[in-house]
Amino acid sequence: MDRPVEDSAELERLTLALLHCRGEVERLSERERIFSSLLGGVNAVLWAFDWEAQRVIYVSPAYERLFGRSAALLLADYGEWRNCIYPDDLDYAARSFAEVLEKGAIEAREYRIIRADGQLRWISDKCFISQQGGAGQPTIVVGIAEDITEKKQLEGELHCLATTDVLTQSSNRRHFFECAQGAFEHAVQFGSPLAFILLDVDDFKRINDTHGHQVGDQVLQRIAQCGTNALRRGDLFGRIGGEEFAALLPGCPPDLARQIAERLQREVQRLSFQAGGKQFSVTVSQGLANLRDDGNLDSLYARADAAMYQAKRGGKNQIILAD
Ligand SMILES: Nc1nc2c(ncn2[C@@H]2O[C@H](COP(=O)(O)OP(=O)(O)OP(=O)(O)O)[C@@H](O)[C@H]2O)c(=O)[nH]1
Repeated sequence: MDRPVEDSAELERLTLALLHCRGEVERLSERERIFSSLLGGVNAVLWAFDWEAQRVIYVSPAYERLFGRSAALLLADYGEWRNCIYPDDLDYAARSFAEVLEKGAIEAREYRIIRADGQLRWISDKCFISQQGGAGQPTIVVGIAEDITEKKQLEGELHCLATTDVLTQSSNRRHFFECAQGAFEHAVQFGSPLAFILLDVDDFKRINDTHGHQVGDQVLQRIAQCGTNALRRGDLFGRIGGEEFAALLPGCPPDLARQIAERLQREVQRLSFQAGGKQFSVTVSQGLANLRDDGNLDSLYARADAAMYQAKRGGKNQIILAD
């Protein structure tokens, strides 16, 4: 007898549940739309990675813009991400990514990628563990990758401005002595050879007075070029005063240091300049000091300086080996 009453109560309950579900679906769809439009507008790639499966499980729309590659391909194969990393940075990128497992978060991680169109871009890719694995749960790492190419370029330009002599493009005095200090400490610690060359242009005032300051500047530029040509990779060349240059040769035994100084001397002698219809050449005086029992860099520098002045007093255009 009671059956129709029970049926209608059940129907009412089901109808309410259905209405509730429909409301939930609409609410979630609305939220999905908001998230999608937010993620679409953000100029950073948000991503999620299943560590055990080694699979990218989510990547935001910015991926296709920043990396210039297909998100579908990346979701199908994590190798896509690795393939786009600049080969020199691949080891670092893989190592720093694996560190997230023990550290929980990697805040500073920067590497280069090659976009599908061949462009090289710098990426900052921070990541952290959002879900620890274990008990049947996968380890999920999430991250945010941003294009920092412009910032890197700016940093590079600032570094260049801070360390380079504007006229000659060689190291400036401050940068030269900063690097020289590091090389000195390394040589003392490991008992390795180190040579210091001080080079001063001969009669430079006369060159300026005769041919003008601009020609004098050209002379300095060409001499700096000789320095770069004569030295080995890893040697340091800098302009440490108006017409004074210095070279530091780490790991260079005395005989080789002498040969390099002679090469530099010849390169400068070979230079030829034209001014006011006349041709002229220049010479330099060099002081060469090899690391001995110098207690500090100043001592090595002072010995090279004394040798250079001896070269000047002895008639210029020569190399004097420090005592
Ligand atoms: N063109 C040019 N000249 C510079 C620059 N910096 C310094 N000088 C000039 O370099 C000259 C150095 O002259 P001195 O110190 O008398 O030396 P010097 O004439 O080379 O004589 P010695 O060292 O004895 O051979 C000065 O006239 C400075 O004005 C520069 O950046 N450009």
